Amino acid sequence: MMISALRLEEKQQAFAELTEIKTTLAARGWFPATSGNLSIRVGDFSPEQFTFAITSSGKDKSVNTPSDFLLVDAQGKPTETTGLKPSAETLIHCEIYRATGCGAIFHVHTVFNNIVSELFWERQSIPVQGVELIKGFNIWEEDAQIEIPILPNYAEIPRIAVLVEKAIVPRIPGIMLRNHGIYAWGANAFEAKRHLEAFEYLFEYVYRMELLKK
Ligand SMILES: CSC[C@@H](O)[C@@H](O)C(=O)COP(=O)(O)O
Ligand SMILES: [Zn+2]
Repeated sequence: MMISALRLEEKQQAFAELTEIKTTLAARGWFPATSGNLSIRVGDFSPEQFTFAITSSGKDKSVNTPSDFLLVDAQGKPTETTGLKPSAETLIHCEIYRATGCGAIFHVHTVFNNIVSELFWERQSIPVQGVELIKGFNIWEEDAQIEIPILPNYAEIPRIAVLVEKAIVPRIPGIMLRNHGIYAWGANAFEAKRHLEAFEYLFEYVYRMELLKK
């Protein structure tokens, strides 16, 4: 979809939602040292053509400024000449949107998510069983068992992006990059935030449980 076809209100709505979630997550300390990025899709979707609003690269995400977000296309290229640089990890967002058709993607680096990704790297997934917060993913069966996929963390983002589609598993709205951070998504910002919070709760749970086993 061309930017001209996007309603200005949709863009403003996406930027406003991103500001709100950025402020909330920054207050939790989930964007240390400018890390993390957030995006929300705007307008129509087909796997070949879509547009999304994403955080500018390298910003202090605990501060709100007029240059915090920009619109990019399905190739991750800016759709307007604002001079702003999209997140260095925009291609990962592109691949998640393409593969899932979701409406929002939130990425954070935390000590808990980094440590559990390292602990379970050889297994290439983080197992969690029987924890109530699994219901945060809309998985309701008793004693549910899930595996959260882990991908390698290459320096070149395109090398990671090509692995994304195959790594995504049914029912799990997220992928972890090893010693880097979690990407969580949802149909909209509300759902993506719920999923992100469920992941982070479960990572802390797994971390603490592993310590108790020692
Ligand atoms: C400063 S460490 C974090 C970055 O390397 C990156 O992983 C990240 O999440 C933020 O990059 P950004 O380009 O601001 O979206
Ligand atoms: Zn990152």
